[in-house]
Amino acid sequence: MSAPVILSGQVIMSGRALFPPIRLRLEPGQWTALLGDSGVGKSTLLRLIAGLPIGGSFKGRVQFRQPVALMAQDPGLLGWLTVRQNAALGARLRGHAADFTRLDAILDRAGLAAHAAKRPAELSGGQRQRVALARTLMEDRPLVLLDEPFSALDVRLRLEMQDLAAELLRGRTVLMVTHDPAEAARLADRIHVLTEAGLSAVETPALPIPRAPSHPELLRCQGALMSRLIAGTAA
Ligand SMILES: Nc1ncnc2c1ncn2[C@@H]1O[C@H](COP(=O)(O)OP(=O)(O)OP(=O)(O)O)[C@@H](O)[C@H]1O
Repeated sequence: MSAPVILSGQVIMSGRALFPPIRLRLEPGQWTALLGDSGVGKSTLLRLIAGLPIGGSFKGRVQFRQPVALMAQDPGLLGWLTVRQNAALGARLRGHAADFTRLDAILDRAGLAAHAAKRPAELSGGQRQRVALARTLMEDRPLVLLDEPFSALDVRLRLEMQDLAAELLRGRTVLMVTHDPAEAARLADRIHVLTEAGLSAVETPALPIPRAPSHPELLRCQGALMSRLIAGTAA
């Protein structure tokens, strides 16, 4: 089993610390969900773990960083490529042939088979988000960072895409930023809430992932998480 990814330190934006020094530990092979107020610094943490620049400065370090696949909030699709070409972009950028059997199976599962030859401008927001998800699932990386990956999807599709991601990312170390307590309670082995006061953990249900959306244990976790989020820094 590989080592955990550990981010420790704090972020300074425009001369102000977003939060006190934190220690975020991603257990190998597990899903970690990160929730918190808008603007508190969640996407910035993903960028730091991915080794990307941030707008401010970071006083700290990221240990045991691994090859990473990042699905950012912005789908970042290339307008001149088709859905199929966008989903296969990672392999193409690395100069490899994509696994087209896997690609077409993922596009099918993501409900995109009928749109495979379309350009991004011809898609809805939710369809574009699913292309970005398909592209991320095509990457064969041990560490996967997902920034609100299902936020543009309707309830049914959201559950289906959660199931698909849980299945295809099994065994990977995943950090998912989300504003949806139900999503975190359904998918995560570990849940953290980030506020201006720092990072705190919320207990997760002892049930296999993905969890049934209406299971009482999941609803209990969801309720505890909502209370924590509503309390904010007062928690
Ligand atoms: N490039 C940048 N330059 C200056 N400030 C930035 C930059 N990027 C982000 N910030 C600021 O840093 C803070 C954290 O931003 P970040 O995107 O990490 O928040 P977030 O928790 O992911 O928010 P949301 O839930 O709204 O996506 C915000 O106050 C934002 O305005």
